[in-house]
Amino acid sequence: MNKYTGKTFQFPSPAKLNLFLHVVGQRKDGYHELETLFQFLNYSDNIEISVTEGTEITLLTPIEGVKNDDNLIVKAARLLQEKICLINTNPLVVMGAQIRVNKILPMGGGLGGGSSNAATILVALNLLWQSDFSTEKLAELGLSLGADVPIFIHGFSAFAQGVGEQLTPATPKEYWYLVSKPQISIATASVFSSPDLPRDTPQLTSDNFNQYYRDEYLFDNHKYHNDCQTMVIKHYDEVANLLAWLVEYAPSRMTGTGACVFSRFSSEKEAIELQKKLPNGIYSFVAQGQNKSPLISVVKIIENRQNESNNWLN
Ligand SMILES: C[C@](O)(CO)[C@H](O)COP(=O)(O)OP(=O)(O)OC[C@H]1O[C@@H](n2ccc(N)nc2=O)[C@H](O)[C@@H]1O
Ligand SMILES: Nc1ncnc2c1ncn2[C@@H]1O[C@H](COP(=O)(O)OP(=O)(O)OP(=O)(O)O)[C@@H](O)[C@H]1O
Repeated sequence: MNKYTGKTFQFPSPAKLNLFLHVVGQRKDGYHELETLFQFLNYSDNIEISVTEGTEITLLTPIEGVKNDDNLIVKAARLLQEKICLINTNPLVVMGAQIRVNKILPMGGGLGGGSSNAATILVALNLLWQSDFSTEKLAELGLSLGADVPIFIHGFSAFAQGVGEQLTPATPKEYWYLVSKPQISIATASVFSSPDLPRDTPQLTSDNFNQYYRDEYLFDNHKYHNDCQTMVIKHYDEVANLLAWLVEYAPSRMTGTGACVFSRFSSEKEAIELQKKLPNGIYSFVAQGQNKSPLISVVKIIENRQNESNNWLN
């Protein structure tokens, strides 16, 4: 009997920022080699999962414009099922789920919402279906769904290399951010396929990063920048204009392939003050950087609660 069957649980699926994003080369398969500094935000989608018997995966809250079969939530759940079947032939194994997602992260924003949803599903269902795969194995599965999935599975801020899967833990200061976005969304593939994307930023290496990174140097564009921003501001006036406006008030940069940009502050109050001044039609929220993903703490709490109630029954 699976101890979670018939129960419902809530899991956060946080946003990430790329505090900087350097494109340092391109692999033979077309994927770009990056060096980036990831930090989470305390701003998350919420995913509710009810564990059911059998193997049915039901997503009760479809996302507009995304077929359920293409939704990274469903794809991640099916991928985990496939891997469980390879090691377990017991037909009574519990691998069903009814899933609801409350999405607050904008799509095509560079906040990694889809990848984060996939990671939350892999981590949560690995617990609830008791499949017991290691974090490394889950990250390897996640990478086949998207380059940003592994960071959300590991759940610590990191300097990342490769396509974003080689992680060196990092602890950038947990500043407050105003995240803002013009009313456009930008497809990641279109940025990476553009001839205007710089692809030759010299490599920092992790030793170098560890030794020399300082939060106060982050917005010194000679040291750290976002190469995708160079391409995006050339092609999207909306992002160029928003950034030009923001930098008059606070250090600001694009995250991922856009279209969100973040502006850094020491306090929540200062971030909210600038939010009030934003030009009309700009989507925005204020959140704090977090070096630990809230997903990992929620998983630990559920695990501990369940162990305590088992001990009490025994
Ligand atoms: C821009 C970042 O968000 C930075 O963290 C990520 O590198 C993007 O990660 P992601 O959204 O999970 O991207 P994926 O779904 O893996 O890739 C989308 C498309 O972007 C291109 N792509 C992506 C990542 C990468 N390092 N090089 C690429 O060239 C590929 O054409 C790919 O088909
Ligand atoms: N659960 C999901 N949530 C969001 N997008 C999804 C999901 N499943 C599939 N997608 C598809 O993935 C695309 C990218 O969405 P996502 O929110 O990850 O963009 P992003 O924030 O720009 O990501 P990144 O920072 O990784 O480039 C969406 O436009 C959508 O078509």
